[in-house]
Amino acid sequence: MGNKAPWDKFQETVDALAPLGPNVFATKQNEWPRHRKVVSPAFNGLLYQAVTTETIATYYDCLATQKWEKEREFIMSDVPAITSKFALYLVAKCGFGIHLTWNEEVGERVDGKSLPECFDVTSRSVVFLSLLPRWMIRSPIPAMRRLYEASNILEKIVQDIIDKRRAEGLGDEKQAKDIFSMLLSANDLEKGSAGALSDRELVSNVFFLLLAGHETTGKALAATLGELACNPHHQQRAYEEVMSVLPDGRDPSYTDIDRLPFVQACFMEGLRMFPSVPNTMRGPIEDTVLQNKQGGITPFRVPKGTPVTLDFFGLSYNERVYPEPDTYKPERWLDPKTEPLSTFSYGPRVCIGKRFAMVESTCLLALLLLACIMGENVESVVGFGHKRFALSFTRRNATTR
Ligand code: HEM
Repeated sequence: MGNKAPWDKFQETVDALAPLGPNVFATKQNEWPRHRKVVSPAFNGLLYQAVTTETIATYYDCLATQKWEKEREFIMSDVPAITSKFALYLVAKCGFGIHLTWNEEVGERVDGKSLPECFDVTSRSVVFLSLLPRWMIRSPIPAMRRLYEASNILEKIVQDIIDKRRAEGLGDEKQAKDIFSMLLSANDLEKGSAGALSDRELVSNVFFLLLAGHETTGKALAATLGELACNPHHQQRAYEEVMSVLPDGRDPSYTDIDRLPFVQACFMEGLRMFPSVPNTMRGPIEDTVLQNKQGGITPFRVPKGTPVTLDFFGLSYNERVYPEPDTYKPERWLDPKTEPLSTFSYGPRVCIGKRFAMVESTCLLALLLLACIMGENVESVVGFGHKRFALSFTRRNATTR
């Protein structure tokens, strides 16, 4: 875009993602800086170290619970369901400091419901919570009832955490490892000023982080695993990179993550081909003119307030931006001339969880590549979104290492 006119979100989009009121995503330009200022400090090195540790812990918990740890071969029959649950657990742990066990049967229950169920039901239906009238959500229709109960339990849990942390004193923010604690500490520094967020706004931000960090990462991880299974030569290259960084087969540490550029590239290419967020919308706040950066195309006038869709899907498959867009080519991300990845969006409102997602995904891919060879399953179709597909995993042994 060739001009500097500010662009803003539309009230309708903002309202659809704010069942509990404004948050860092669901705010227009005038309100947004207050939220971003309080949320930003939480996304720091301490958090990313915790993301690495918790990814490893969740990986082993998942393998043990699914009884995959000792199998020479196993089939993951619904890859998107597993990666979605994985991403949910990571946000619950690193976002809220809530520890969930992969085996939901033995985990904590509130009013008969497991916490993962409450997280899952609420995050999938947040738009209904925002747009439907309260009486309809309270109605006895089973799906509505489930949503009403799950969201109430979550809201209560989040408020309890706020109260408990306040009662204990907020503690040393350098020790805090989950987003929520860091967010509370950052907000405390704003106390008494117009920048401080109310409890309601804090809860709304935490709800949104849960939503934003869950399905997005889960979908992109599933797509990446599917593509690696279908492209054994890329899988082998990624495996060799992991072995060069972790020759003794130890678990990765946070400092290893940036030593795995090809594994990162595998994830970015999965995300390019299967964008978790297909598009977003903005409108210019004054009459503006769009022109090609190189100036080749006739400038295009956009009157103030016109809805303009940023089509991440279209951009990802535009061969002028990414040559051979239908081919899975992770190596394109190692070339500094490649246009930046658009699917985390751009500019000041770029995804704040980008590094969170990259660290989690790179760490999980490294663990899987070290342990197994991934293969297509007979009925495997790499699908977008929630489409179910299966993959086979064969443990590496002395000859395949
Ligand atoms: C592969 C994973 C992810 C993708 C593809 C993704 C994509 C995006 C996109 C496209 C936006 C901009 C949306 C818009 O402005 O309309 C966004 C914003 C945002 N994302 Fe992510 N996201 C991912 C993971 C995460 C994670 C893990 C978190 C938090 C733990 C997160 C938190 C946020 C927040 C808070 C915003 C709003 C930022 C602002 O407006 O200031 N995202 N994300």
